[in-house]
Amino acid sequence: KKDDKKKSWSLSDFDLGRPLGKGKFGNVYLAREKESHYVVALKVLFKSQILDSEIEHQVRREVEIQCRLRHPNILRMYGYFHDEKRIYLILEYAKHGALYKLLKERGRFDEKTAAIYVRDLTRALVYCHAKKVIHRDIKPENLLIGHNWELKIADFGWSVHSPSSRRMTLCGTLDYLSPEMIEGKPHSYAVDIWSLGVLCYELLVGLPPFDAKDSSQTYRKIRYVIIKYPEFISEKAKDLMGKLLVINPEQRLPLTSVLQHPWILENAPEGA
Ligand SMILES: O=C(O)Cn1ncc2ncnc(NCCc3cnc(NC(=O)Nc4cccc(Cl)c4)s3)c21
Repeated sequence: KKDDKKKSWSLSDFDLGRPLGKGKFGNVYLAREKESHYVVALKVLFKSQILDSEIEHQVRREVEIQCRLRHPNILRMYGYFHDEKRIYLILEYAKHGALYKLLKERGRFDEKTAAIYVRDLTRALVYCHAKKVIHRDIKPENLLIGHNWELKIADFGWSVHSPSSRRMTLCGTLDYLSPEMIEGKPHSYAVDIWSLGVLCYELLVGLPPFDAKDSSQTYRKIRYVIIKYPEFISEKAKDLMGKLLVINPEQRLPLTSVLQHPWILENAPEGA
């Protein structure tokens, strides 16, 4: 509703429910807006932990980016507010939680399920890139599953406008970093195409392609694209991943071509 925009929210507008997840900067709670009974997820960030300008600036950029994005496969941010100690992000509630939890429960997904998630993620990234937004942090922890089991990209805390050479100050897992990001080179939209390839592999195998004992091994595997495909992976799936996990960013398969790839057409037919 239009008036949502003008209204400034406060914690007293919500009944707080159970914690949904625990994050580095704060926790996420189920919450219900008192008047409309609308259910949301409320991410609480502690100012004490994010006061250094770098992160506060990131939260501001995330809010401005997120409020411009409207897509079925992108988790909505309805707004935000703060009190003296915390910043609150008012988010769309994703009923089935984070994809990494489903992946851990199931071990790995069959090709049809994986292809549907890859297709949905690709559609969301086509939309983001058209809006000149690079997500830069695609990984199962940041992908949530809605009540119709649809995938939703979340946490634009690391997204930037392209092109950017912002370094990854607080990087989590290295597994999803592209070669150009690892080398601190200027990077573009193509980093999201690389991480789409990494995600596709992890959904099908249950482990990321460059998984290794320590980070130096992971670095080496990423830089020389050292990948082993288990024998249960179909030729078509291998063909798609081989076209995404390419060192040279310009040679990676464009996202629009991913949607036309035989593996997607065969396993994630339109509308499924
Ligand atoms: O994730 C779970 O497992 C819990 N869970 N389960 C269901 C569910 N439904 C909705 N949201 C959830 N979680 C919040 C997802 C986020 C979206 N946007 C974010 N943005 C952010 O964290 N920004 C941010 C933080 C710290 C610093 C900086 Cl710079 C930026 S987090 C849900």
